[in-house]
Amino acid sequence: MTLSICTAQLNFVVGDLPGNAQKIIVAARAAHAAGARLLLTPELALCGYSAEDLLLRPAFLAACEAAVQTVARETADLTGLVIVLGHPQRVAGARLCHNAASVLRHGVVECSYAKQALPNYHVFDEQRYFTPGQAPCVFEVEGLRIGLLVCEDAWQAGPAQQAAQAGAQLLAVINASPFHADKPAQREAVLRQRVQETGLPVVYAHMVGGQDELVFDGHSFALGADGAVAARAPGFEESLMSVQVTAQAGALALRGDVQPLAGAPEQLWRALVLGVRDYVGKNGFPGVLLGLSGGIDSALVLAIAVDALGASKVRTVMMPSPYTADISWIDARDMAERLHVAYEEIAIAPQFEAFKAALAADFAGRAEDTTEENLQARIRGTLLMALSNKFGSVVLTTGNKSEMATGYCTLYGDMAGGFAVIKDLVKTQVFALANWRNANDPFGTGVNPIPERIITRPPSAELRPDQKDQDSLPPYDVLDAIVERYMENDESVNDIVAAGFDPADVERVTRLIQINEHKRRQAPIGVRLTRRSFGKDWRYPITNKFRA
Ligand SMILES: Nc1ncnc2c1ncn2[C@@H]1O[C@H](COP(=O)(O)OP(=O)(O)OC[C@H]2O[C@@H]([n+]3cccc(C(=O)O)c3)[C@H](O)[C@@H]2O)[C@@H](O)[C@H]1O
Ligand SMILES: Nc1ncnc2c1ncn2[C@@H]1O[C@H](COP(=O)(O)OP(=O)(O)OP(=O)(O)O)[C@@H](O)[C@H]1O
Ligand SMILES: NC(=O)CC[C@H](N)C(=O)O
Repeated sequence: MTLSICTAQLNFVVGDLPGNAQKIIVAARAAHAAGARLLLTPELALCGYSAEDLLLRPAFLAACEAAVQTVARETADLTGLVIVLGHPQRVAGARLCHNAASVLRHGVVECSYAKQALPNYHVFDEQRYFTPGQAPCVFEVEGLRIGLLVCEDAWQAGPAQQAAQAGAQLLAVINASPFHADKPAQREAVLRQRVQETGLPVVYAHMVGGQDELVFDGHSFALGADGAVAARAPGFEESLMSVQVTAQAGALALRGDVQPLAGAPEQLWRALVLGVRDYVGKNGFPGVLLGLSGGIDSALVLAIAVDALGASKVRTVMMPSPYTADISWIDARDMAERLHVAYEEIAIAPQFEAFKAALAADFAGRAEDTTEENLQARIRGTLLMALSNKFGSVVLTTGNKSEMATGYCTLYGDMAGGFAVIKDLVKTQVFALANWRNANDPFGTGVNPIPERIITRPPSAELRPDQKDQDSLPPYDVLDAIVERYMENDESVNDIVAAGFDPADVERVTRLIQINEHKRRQAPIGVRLTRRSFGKDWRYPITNKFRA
């Protein structure tokens, strides 16, 4: 006996029930034509992940149920094909629904499994939306007994063992497992534990695509009963992965194409590109625009944007002030030429002088300080937002995680915009990725998009004469290490000092992180790349007297 299983690694749009249903129907037809007998869609494929508070709206749940019937009806003619469909399912008499996986055969819902383990940590809020199931679900395809699990179920031992005890011979897991660095390898390691505990092979179906701050990276896979990878789909793109399951001498053998996992920088790059492409595309923007300063942050964001959208959808604006160095102009122009993007210059000195004149009486007798620096950043923000309003393109902001952590950014200035592309990359990673991208060309837009001097010159906000970031902040390698320890690993000030950092640096950086929560609440969202980003997985009070 050989059974062909297909995983529908597809890019769904949250809330687009007709579009998602159609995608699943098209995939089912393709899988059937290729001989598959089981099609696994990802977790909540029908409504997208995560639909958040849409899941609390009765009209949304009713529309999801109607879409389940559409998929069933439109695939009823695919004789011999069983479809596992991820969708929210209303529960009679309850306020919350199930996170369900339904088995569709011959146009009807044969049975449904309700996810038992509802994650409520990091970016997940599933206990706000779902009521858990209690029972396993095992169904047969061509004589093979398949046990269903939904994502977090497989991160614990219980549900897989329950399915095994209910007679499953193979575990089918449907997932929405957001990307962060090293997550693809981590998933395979977690699922390998389930294989070792139960002795059952696994087919893991995952989604792909960007949804607000989350990126789903694909990389669907299958593990044999020995725990070895038997099939792996590519990352960051749609793919119908096929797994052949053969019964041999009482055991099941799994076979398929095994795509390699890319290295860490390439995964980050592809996540950033997919995050930008889907945010822009799914929200219907004609393109993007950004302020190009001749510095490293805007350079990296520009390179990501061009890989994501193509040069024709990217517009750059250099807005020099009296403090802008000549090399900033030269490098900004050079980069725009290398990438063939629209480039223009709008000087901000006249507006700066006009603002200062308007405030002159109020400010009489006071020295210039960050007030005047922020005015320049706000003039740039105003110009970019005016261009956005007139032409419809969304403004990409360029702040990195080190800056978002320490508040080294101006409210309504360089923070003004719609999508903060690199907000989860610390500055040292910004440099590392810039070097990586100069040496690699994953999307065929050319190597060396970033002029070398942009990478090698000391970072400066250029908001006053001879300003350097390191005048106000500790060196970036120190700053980033403290940010990662405090923010991503929950280490205390004492822990970090005990690890060998200068107490004054630790005190300063952690204090900046604490007092700048108000800025982060007003910042645009951006792609999540780490185990903890300044987004859904960082929920701190603004008004807060606790310090440690
Ligand atoms: N708890 C709270 N809740 C609500 N609002 C609060 C607040 N605390 C302060 N504020 C408000 O925030 C204001 C201060 O914030 P803001 O106006 O942004 O200004 P501020 O943080 O004082 O200055 C901006 C800093 O970012 C640096 N910067 C700017 C631009 C680009 C770059 C770069 O290199 O990328 C660096 C600049 O050198 C300066 O150190 C206060 O005047 C107050 O109105
Ligand atoms: N002269 C400029 N022309 C256009 N945009 C600018 C200019 N200066 C700053 N910006 C915008 O404001 C953002 C913050 O700039 P700033 O130079 O203050 O800090 P940065 O974090 O070092 O960024 P970068 O490395 O891109 O310069 C820039 O990334 C850019 O988008
Ligand atoms: N949707 C889920 O249940 C995801 C939870 C899981 N631990 C993951 O990130 O892969």
